[in-house]
Amino acid sequence: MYKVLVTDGISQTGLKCLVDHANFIVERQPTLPTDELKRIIGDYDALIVRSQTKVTGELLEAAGRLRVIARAGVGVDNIDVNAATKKGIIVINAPGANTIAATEHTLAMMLAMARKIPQAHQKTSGGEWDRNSFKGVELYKKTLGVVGMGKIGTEVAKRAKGFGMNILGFDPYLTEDRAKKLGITKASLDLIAAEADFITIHTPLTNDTRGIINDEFLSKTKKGVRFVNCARGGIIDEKALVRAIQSGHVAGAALDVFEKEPVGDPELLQNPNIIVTPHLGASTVEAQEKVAEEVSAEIVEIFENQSIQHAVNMPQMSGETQAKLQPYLVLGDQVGQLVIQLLKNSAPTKIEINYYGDLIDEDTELLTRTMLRGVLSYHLSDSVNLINVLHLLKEQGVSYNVQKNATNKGFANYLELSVSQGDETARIGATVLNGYGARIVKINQYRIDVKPEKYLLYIKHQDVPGMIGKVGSLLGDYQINIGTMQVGRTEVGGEAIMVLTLDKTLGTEVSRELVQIPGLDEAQFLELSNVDTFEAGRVEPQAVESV
Ligand SMILES: NC(=O)C1=CN([C@@H]2O[C@H](COP(=O)(O)OP(=O)(O)OC[C@H]3O[C@@H](n4cnc5c(N)ncnc54)[C@H](O)[C@@H]3O)[C@@H](O)[C@H]2O)C=CC1
Ligand SMILES: O=C(O)CCC(=O)C(=O)O
Repeated sequence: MYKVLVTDGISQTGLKCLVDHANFIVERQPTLPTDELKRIIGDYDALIVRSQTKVTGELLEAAGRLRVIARAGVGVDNIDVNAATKKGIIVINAPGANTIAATEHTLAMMLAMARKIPQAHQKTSGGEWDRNSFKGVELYKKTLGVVGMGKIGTEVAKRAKGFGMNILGFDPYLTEDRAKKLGITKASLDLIAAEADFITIHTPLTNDTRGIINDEFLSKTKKGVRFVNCARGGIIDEKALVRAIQSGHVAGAALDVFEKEPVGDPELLQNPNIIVTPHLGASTVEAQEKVAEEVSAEIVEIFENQSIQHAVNMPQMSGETQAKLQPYLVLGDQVGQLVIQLLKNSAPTKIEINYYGDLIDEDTELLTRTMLRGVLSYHLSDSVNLINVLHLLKEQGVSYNVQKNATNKGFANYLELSVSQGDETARIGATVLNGYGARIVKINQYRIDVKPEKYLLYIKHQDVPGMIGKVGSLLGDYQINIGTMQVGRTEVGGEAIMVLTLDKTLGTEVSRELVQIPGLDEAQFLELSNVDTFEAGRVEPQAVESV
């Protein structure tokens, strides 16, 4: 059973798939202070939060069995993602599930600010009938600068066009082509400052975006400009904004998010030209159900099927690419496990990965991590995963290098993994043969052709007659059945290798006896821990003609 802790008032309806699932126990708590959360977090496998709960590095120190942190929303700035990554904890979010809610809130805020609706409401509901103090401005024919043309920025731009606004969009990923299709102008920040009547922010809060709207930017804006921030506090420097409003240069601001939440700064809260909401951008029934549904479904997928869709601390790839890479992921993990055993289990100091053929056109980040995890898991077992593997390599002082090569080494696709410690290097080359599945095709300098199996025996010997028979009969004496046997050599009569797949494990006694055979220099039993787990992902023979 997996235990899931839910804090921050997540929609109960959206949690249905977890609550109804026989393998999950869901426990709800209100937003807890870090100390209290720290006391209980050790009991849980997954944690679901909105933006109030602060998932700090200190909290994660106490989270012994936590595997997933789910943000029921987009921004993960309340989660120490680095600390989670180091601990191998997957951080997922629900991108897109609250896009419409945040978009509509942005437009509501822009209109409310332009027509002074909150101020007018306050006075009217207080019994005054004041028709002179609240003359607003129209959006029609005004220029809107959208900083951050991602999901929300794009939806805001589309709707603002409906109001007859001219849109200037700024985003490093906005192409001329996409801007043209949206009917907007791709702009620089400076152009937005110079021309916009309204500016709305839709970037995440990052080191790059923190304080992007500061004194310097504000000094370049048009007199009378109005700001909307429904993204994150801190992107607009609040003190600079207040100064610009007090000086009369900026006409108003509509803020849903603040540098510190809950906000208490009277300069923001009591300014007649600033309207505020308490981080309500995603607070619609629909969005809250959807974010909770998405993260709940993904938690089930992660625990039940090891499938991750929206991790923010792992490479993302489409389902199609993942399906295409699946046989290589299986193989890569096996190659990683085998190569470290060939290095006689010494800890590596250097790892080289080379991709050839069709693989060079693929996004191989996940495959690289899979191989690296295979290598490190030999010594670090379950504490290494695809999330923390790069961090652990760095921590262990292991350098790694990945290269994509234009040649194809005689195979449609080919990968090679070398691990070294000092002068010792172990190398495995492998491929996935269309219609035949995965094959180890190179061990160190020797060419072979071995289908990876759970139990393997690697033998180094002199290339002399009778060697295969002697090995076979010794294994037979111990009732060890041989599945396949492959030999490889670089010259006749020189050094050679033999790789056997076995039906069961090999005792130390057999290994000892094997090396007593004259001309047999080394016998090493190799084991793949995950062949059964990964069996389903194998490419099985389809048709000989398709090779
Ligand atoms: N107020 C609320 O309740 C909500 C707030 N948000 C906030 O809105 C933000 C945007 O959400 P989405 O549109 O869903 O994310 P998104 O990831 O689709 O879009 C973010 C865009 O910002 C751009 N960007 C990053 N750095 C930039 C920079 N320095 N200058 C210009 N553009 C930059 C990115 O290229 C990307 O296109 C989230 O990060 C979150 O912080 C999201 C949902 C609800
Ligand atoms: O959970 C919430 O209400 C906040 C939503 C938000 O800010 C986000 O998704 O980034």
